[in-house]
Amino acid sequence: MTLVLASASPRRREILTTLGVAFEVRPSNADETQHEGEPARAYVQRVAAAKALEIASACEAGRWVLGADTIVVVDGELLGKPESDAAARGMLRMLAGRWHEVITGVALARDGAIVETIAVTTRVAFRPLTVDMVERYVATGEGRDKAGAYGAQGIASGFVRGIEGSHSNVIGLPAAETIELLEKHGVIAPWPGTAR
Ligand SMILES: Cc1cn([C@H]2C[C@H](O)[C@@H](COP(=O)(O)OP(=O)(O)OP(=O)(O)O)O2)c(=O)[nH]c1=O
Repeated sequence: MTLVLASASPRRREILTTLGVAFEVRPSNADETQHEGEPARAYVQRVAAAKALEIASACEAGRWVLGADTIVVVDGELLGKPESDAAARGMLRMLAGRWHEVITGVALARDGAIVETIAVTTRVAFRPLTVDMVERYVATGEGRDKAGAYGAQGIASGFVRGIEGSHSNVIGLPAAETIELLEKHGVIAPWPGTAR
């Protein structure tokens, strides 16, 4: 039975497709509200699990479902998708000229229950940004549907001076860790030659 990706994110679809994993898409409408004082890694795992569970609960028996959630963290603040251009400007000003963290939670569910959740952290360094650069970038609209108000795979790649950790994690799904999770639970066959 084909894996179900509980996500409307075109990036997650692209990453799984590139990895050669067969899947079908059933986006979830799970609530992404942050709880007061909730640590970032707990938050992304809770939301990823809510997305996977919502879809798994409506699936036929035995279907594997993958959910994910990505957040940007700077100064202890969790930056999700900006609600306005003003919010996007504020986020980009916070990220300019320094390092921040991008954390993605990934959850695997089956038969209405969570099987495992993981969280992967990547560090990203931005070059300094002038007011004009922020203004022009926000006007492109690229960051509107993205955590932290930027897309490291797009125009904002020109802001990224360094990345420590998984690159794919920044754009929505940590490739190696997701493959390991799927292999571990027998959702996909191990890559030929993988030592076990
Ligand atoms: C930081 C960053 C985030 N993103 C994206 C990845 C995620 O799609 C999005 C964060 O929002 P999410 O709520 O994690 O995901 P989503 O709403 O896009 O999709 P769904 O809930 O249906 O799975 O930000 C990039 O594409 N590039 C980046 O550089």
